[in-house]
Amino acid sequence: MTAPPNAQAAPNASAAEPGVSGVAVLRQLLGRFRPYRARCAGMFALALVAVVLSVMSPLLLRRVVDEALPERDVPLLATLCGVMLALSLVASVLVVAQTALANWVGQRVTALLRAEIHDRARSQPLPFYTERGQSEIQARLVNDVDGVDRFLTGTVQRWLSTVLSLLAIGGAMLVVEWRLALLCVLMALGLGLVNNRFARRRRALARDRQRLLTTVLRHVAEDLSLSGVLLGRTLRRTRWQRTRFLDVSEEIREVTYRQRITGMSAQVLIGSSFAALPPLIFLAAGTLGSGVTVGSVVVLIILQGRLSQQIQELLRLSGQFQASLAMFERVQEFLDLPAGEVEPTAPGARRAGAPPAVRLRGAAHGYPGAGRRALGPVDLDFPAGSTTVVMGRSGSGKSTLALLLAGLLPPDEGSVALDDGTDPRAAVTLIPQQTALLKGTLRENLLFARDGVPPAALDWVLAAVRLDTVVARLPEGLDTQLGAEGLRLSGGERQRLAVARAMLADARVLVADEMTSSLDHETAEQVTAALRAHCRNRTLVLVAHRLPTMAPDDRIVVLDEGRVAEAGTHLELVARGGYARLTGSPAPRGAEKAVVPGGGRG
Ligand SMILES: Nc1ncnc2c1ncn2[C@@H]1O[C@H](COP(=O)(O)OP(=O)(O)OP(=O)(O)O)[C@@H](O)[C@H]1O
Repeated sequence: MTAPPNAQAAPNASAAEPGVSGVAVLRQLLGRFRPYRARCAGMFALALVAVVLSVMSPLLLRRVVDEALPERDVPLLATLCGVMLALSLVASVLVVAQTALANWVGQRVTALLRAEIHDRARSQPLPFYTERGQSEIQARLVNDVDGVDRFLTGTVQRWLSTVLSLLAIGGAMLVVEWRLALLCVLMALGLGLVNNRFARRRRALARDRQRLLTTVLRHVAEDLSLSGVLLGRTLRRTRWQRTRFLDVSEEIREVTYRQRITGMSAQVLIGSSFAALPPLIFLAAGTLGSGVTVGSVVVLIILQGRLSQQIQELLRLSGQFQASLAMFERVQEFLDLPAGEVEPTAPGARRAGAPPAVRLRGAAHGYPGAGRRALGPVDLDFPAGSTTVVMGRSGSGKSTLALLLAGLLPPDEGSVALDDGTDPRAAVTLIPQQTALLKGTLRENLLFARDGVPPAALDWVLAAVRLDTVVARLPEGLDTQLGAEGLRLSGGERQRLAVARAMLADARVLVADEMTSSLDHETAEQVTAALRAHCRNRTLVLVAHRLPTMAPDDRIVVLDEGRVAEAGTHLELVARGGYARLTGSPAPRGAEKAVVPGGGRG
């Protein structure tokens, strides 16, 4: 089977030890329990009492076998049996209480962890999302946190009970017959060391498995989305999509198989070693001389059986523990990301007030790993209340400029500032090239713009972008569900929805990046005119490939390979001559009269 490039991610790539050690990861995890110290202590106490009670029964059994039964002492027998029953009942109640407490604490720690990862993932600079991709973030936030949750609420609790049980059983065995107990404990220690080797291997395999599951998520998101299905079918590459999915699926099968076999080998090795203990106990009891009663032998066999069970449980848990640790390492990697502020805290700054001018001084931006800078350095002025059309060939840096203007990308050097000192992120709304829509109704998508939109404003905006006729046709009007990513709407309708939503956001500066690329000429002109009317007292920047109908005062910036090739008002540029060659735009009447110096630096 041909392995497509994406499926060839080396299976051992992440088998290498990650940067953070297991102990450090565990310490960070345990640190999260600090606020719940008292409840954790309560959980520990409950577990301890439950374990002590559970080993008392076999000790009572020795008296049943050695005294009550041979001497036919019915009152003693009834008392011992009654106490044994009561002990097991109380131990069960304590286990339930302990589980409730563990989940109470564990769920709080997990919820906090989930919120922190969400905050970190949300506040990263834009290149983070290009590099990581949606599925990677999804896998960390959902699958890995879920793994940590299972660890916190299940594995830790069972591990605690098991370790305490081992200590209690060991103690009880020492009370019954110390020499035989020592034999069992030494054997348990040896087997623990063997298990450690298996556990390390299982942790590496668990890490590999998580990485592969993330890849599967990515493939599913790419290939089984509407755009992925269209891409695969139209280019007749569905078999390729299937192949790369199966390749990763095979890798998962292999890694899971190895993970389970490693775990099972350790369990079988230890299980069979313990099977050898009863004959050894009988032999020792027969050869150690006096002091070993039949009751002691029976109790030792029972305790040894329990010891074996607990050690095997510990083994199973150590496998889960290693898998959880691998997940926590992945979660920690996200928690270690620098925290950033994505939204200024003054929401009022977005609306009201005079339109600001936007100034770029020596502003430049290069994407990580790209050869040349996508933009700049450039000096540009967008005067208060002006309309500027940004043009240029594909790849000339228009979208990069739009992102800088909206404060969504920081300039690597130079500055992007509003003349009134407002943070661009508080005053600028961007209509990006790709329209993002929520799974919900048309109304919900529009009102996402801001809280408290008056119904009249909603109606005005819908009519302005010619969406009113679309709404009238929809079965449930504004309350029609748009489906995932709003795919029930046409591309042009989605674009108009994005424009309407940005208008409702009521920002003082609006930057529209090719907002009419999917619209016919007439509708595009109507939508642009509506946006201009809306922006009469705002600063507007239109990124466009086609020159819209221009007003004499409209400004134009022509970009070429990230530099400003031309800048000025429409009339100035037409008068200078070179601009018509770049845009194919005819000179409007009277152009030759207006010549004003432009403001660009290439
Ligand atoms: N996330 C990114 N990582 C690396 N390079 C990028 C990234 N985004 C854009 N670029 C590169 O930066 C340059 C400018 O891209 P930009 O999207 O700003 O151009 P544009 O003028 O808007 O193009 P178009 O008209 O095709 O939308 C291009 O060479 C592009 O390949």
